[in-house]
Amino acid sequence: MTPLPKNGLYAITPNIAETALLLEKVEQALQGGASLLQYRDKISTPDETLLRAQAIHQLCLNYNVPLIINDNPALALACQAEGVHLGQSDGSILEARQRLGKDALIGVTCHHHLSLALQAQEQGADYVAFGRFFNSTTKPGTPLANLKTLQDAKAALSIPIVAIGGIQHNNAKALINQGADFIAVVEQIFSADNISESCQHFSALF
Ligand SMILES: Cc1ncc(COP(=O)(O)OP(=O)(O)O)c(N)n1
Ligand SMILES: Cc1nc(C(=O)O)sc1CCOP(=O)(O)O
Ligand SMILES: [Mg+2]
Repeated sequence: MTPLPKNGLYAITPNIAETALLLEKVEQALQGGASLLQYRDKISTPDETLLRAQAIHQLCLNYNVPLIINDNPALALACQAEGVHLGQSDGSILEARQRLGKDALIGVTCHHHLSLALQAQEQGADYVAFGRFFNSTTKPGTPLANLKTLQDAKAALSIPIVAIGGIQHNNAKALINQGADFIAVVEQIFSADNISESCQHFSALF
């Protein structure tokens, strides 16, 4: 099991129909220094998703980067990923922990609610995610978080904090300064002409 790094860039995959292209882009993100990778895929069939998750996990192993599977503890188990990310409607931490074991990394979406984060920490989450901080084309319309959310979270929590939603090179530093241990990014990484370079810019902020 690859352990959770202390901080850094958390790259999250976009919906990409072609598997070879997805894998190519993931490898470029890993080459660029992403320190955590989430496989998030809202378009593929279960069979495709398993094959993709296995291939992405092999790439992550090559770069010593933990793989987190979005939404689906069963898939995380099947591809031997390091962990799973759970939204508020994606099942309980307890159930995921029972399925994946004590060493698995479990992350939880908390929107802008410190109370949800405290509860997640109490229930054994390994990180909590707050967002969205800015407009996001990947997932528009989710509740807005702000810098105060991060400040309050930093003071109250002992587990790592992830910031997500519309994060770009020019707005990420403020989130890190206010307490984000990881910045989670889809669009500005995976739509970049040069994915590795985009990741390097983010990673240099830590
Ligand atoms: C790191 C991180 N933070 C938040 C989310 C969003 O999770 P969720 O609310 O379950 O929404 P979907 O991603 O499933 O659409 C995330 N995936 N990763
Ligand atoms: C998957 C996801 N969850 C969010 C939340 O607010 O919980 S925002 C988001 C999308 C992040 O992608 P981008 O970097 O392209 O904005
Ligand atoms: Mg989800």
